Amino acid sequence: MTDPQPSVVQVTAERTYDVVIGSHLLGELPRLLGTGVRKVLIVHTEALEASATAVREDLLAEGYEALLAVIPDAEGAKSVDVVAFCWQILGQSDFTRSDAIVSIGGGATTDVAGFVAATWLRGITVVHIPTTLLAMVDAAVGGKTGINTAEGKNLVGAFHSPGGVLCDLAALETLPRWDFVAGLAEIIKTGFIADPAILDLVEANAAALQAWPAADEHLWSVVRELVERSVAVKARVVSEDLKEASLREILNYGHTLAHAIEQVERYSWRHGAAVAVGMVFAAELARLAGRLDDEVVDRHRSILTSVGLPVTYRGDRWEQLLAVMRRDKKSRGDLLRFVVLEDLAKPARLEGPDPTLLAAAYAEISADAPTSRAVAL
Ligand SMILES: NC(=O)c1ccc[n+]([C@@H]2O[C@H](COP(=O)([O-])OP(=O)(O)OC[C@H]3O[C@@H](n4cnc5c(N)ncnc54)[C@H](O)[C@@H]3O)[C@@H](O)[C@H]2O)c1
Ligand SMILES: O=C(O)C(=O)C[C@@H](O)[C@H](O)[C@H](O)COP(=O)(O)O
Ligand SMILES: [Zn+2]
Repeated sequence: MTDPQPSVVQVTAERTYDVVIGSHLLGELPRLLGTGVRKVLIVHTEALEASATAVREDLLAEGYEALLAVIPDAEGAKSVDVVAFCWQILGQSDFTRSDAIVSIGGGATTDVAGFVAATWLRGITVVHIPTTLLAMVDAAVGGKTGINTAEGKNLVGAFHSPGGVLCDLAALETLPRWDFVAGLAEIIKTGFIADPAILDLVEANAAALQAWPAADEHLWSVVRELVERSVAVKARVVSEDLKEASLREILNYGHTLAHAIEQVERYSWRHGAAVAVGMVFAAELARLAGRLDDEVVDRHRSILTSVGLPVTYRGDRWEQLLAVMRRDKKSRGDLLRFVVLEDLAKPARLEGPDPTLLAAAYAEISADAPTSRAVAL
């Protein structure tokens, strides 16, 4: 990958911060940390040890005190025990309100590190360095932080905007193919809810995207454009509605069923794979409610399949999924609420759908045999 000039997307939510997109961006970190920071806790998983060590050395050279906190991989990190572990390090190292956290990793790492930052001394600075496609385009941007409980996904969390986000595309060179493909699900989501040019770009490059890592410069430029477009949408939405009073719910397209699948599968599915199935379910729901044309529903299946994402789920799990979906954060009392589409880039809400409609939509995505969580592997 060549090293073109970084681009910057600004978010204004609680404060104004930069999402910097480019490669080899470590030099930007002190600026994003802001003035007055002396100590930095770098939160990462074992898989990102080399990057975390490089960041630590850079920070030490800049005169910071820098410590490492190694947390479990993937969803295993999003627990209260891991949060308590980080709080203990911060406490024992005398972190004050002028100190900061840096997260390096995928969305699970940025979610938990963001939550630690939101809660330590009621809120300290956090800068995210996302290293998966999904975290670059979604998780690290927008200030939604959270952990899981035994009862469900992301049930505990806080809105806490970062001081900045460094999307270093070079990190994607080592990202396994399946994790890259999982990230495409949130990009495709963004295409459906707000920016259909994203769908055209994915469709035109589907085979090469599915065959990650990138074989040529052209694909890098496609990936960069997909990241820039997705971040621009997320920045616009969260700048208008940080705390999800209304507009921000559109970013939850496909997530009502997706989170239930993740929980039922005990988090053995990647989030992006579950979101892919959840979007087809939401599209079927809208079609059966007479609000979405067949053509757009078909496009969900064709684009997701073209990059190797799943579009079905096992038919024998409906009752279990329905029970979990009732705890979705968009629910109000007994009322289930879904983000649906009325057309491309025309999101709407479907509130309290009839149980027979829900079951009929589920029948449209049901498979007899258990769906593979990783169609693209
Ligand atoms: N807060 C938000 O707005 C938001 C948005 C979307 C998703 N999320 C959350 O993000 C999480 C999913 O994020 P994810 O898909 O990044 O998964 P993840 O964080 O579990 O990372 C996936 C895997 O990739 C590995 N990895 C990360 N970077 C790598 C690299 N550069 N090279 C090699 N391996 C690498 C990790 O070790 C892990 O095994 C879910 O918990 C989801 O709920 C949050
Ligand atoms: O940023 C948001 O808002 C989103 O909903 C983005 C989602 O992709 C993300 O998975 C988010 O964590 C889901 O939030 P939740 O409130 O449904 O837990
Ligand atoms: Zn998501």
